[in-house]
Amino acid sequence: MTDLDTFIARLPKAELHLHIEGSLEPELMFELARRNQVEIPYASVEEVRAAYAFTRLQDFLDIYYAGANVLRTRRDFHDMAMAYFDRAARDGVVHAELMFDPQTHTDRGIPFAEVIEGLLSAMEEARTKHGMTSCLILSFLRHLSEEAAFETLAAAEPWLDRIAAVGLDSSEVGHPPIKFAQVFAAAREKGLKLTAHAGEEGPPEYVYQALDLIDVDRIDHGNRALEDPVLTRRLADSGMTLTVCPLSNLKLCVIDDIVQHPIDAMLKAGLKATLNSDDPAYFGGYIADNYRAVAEARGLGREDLVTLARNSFTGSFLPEEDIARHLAAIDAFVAEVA
Ligand SMILES: Nc1ncnc2[nH]cnc12
Ligand SMILES: [Zn+2]
Repeated sequence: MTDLDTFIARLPKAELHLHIEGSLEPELMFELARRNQVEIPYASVEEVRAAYAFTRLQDFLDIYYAGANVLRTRRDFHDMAMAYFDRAARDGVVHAELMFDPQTHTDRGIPFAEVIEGLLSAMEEARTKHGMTSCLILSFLRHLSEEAAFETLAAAEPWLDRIAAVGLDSSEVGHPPIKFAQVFAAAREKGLKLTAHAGEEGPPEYVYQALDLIDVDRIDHGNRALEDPVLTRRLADSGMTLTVCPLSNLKLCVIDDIVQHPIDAMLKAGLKATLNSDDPAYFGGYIADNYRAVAEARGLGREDLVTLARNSFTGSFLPEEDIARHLAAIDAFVAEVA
């Protein structure tokens, strides 16, 4: 381990943009396929990994939804989430906000209860095993209808006190935030926080819609907001958190090379950027790999990394007193290594 690796692993951080289905590693995919007697179109773990060559978001989504087909029981969801928590704990994650896609499972006949109860039991275990807190973000699939999103929100009703927020993911282009304005308003009425993927592949206009028509609390990705200086200024002035995912951006060809990643431009523009792994099993790295990738490629100093970690707490859905406690832990860590 280099000094930088140790610094990053020990820096307390929150992960705010993580699709739990995107943490399903090929080894576990095979194990669950065997356990559930589900056919998968790959002969080996190596063959699965070789299939993870994407040129755009949709290439990835097709494989990601196919991979999720091995998830059948609450035990499967528990095991997948626990594998993520164990891995994230090694990267210094002390709080994780997990997105999950109920429609990917309920549309295959898996009851909502199986999905969420498996995740909740792993969250409980992560708290006792690692002292890691976590919360859930129910994400609507934007390639489906708003009516289907309303049905999903209704299915979540018995667990609403254990869901922090709703999100919007899947194929962005052609499915702008306005399509979901009413279901987001209904979620807000129920006391949920709101976040949406915007400006990953979609244009700055989709980021405006997420702000103006949905009134989001966070923007997931937001890269393409940088194309619009007025929007960039607005995001910076309002302190809007962006959950940025560098290795995802590279794998999905949002950027051609990691040396082109705009994370330092975002910080210079005053944007409240955070670093996250998105779908770590598919994009070649967990959160510490994302910190290291941009630190090396963009020459970020330790102060920048600390700023990004601080942003991960101030941009989280945690209560103020917990945020203050985590910021104090960062201060203590910085003082110790100074
Ligand atoms: N990066 C991403 N963009 C949109 N939808 C997703 N679902 C899982 N990962 C996603
Ligand atoms: Zn995402």
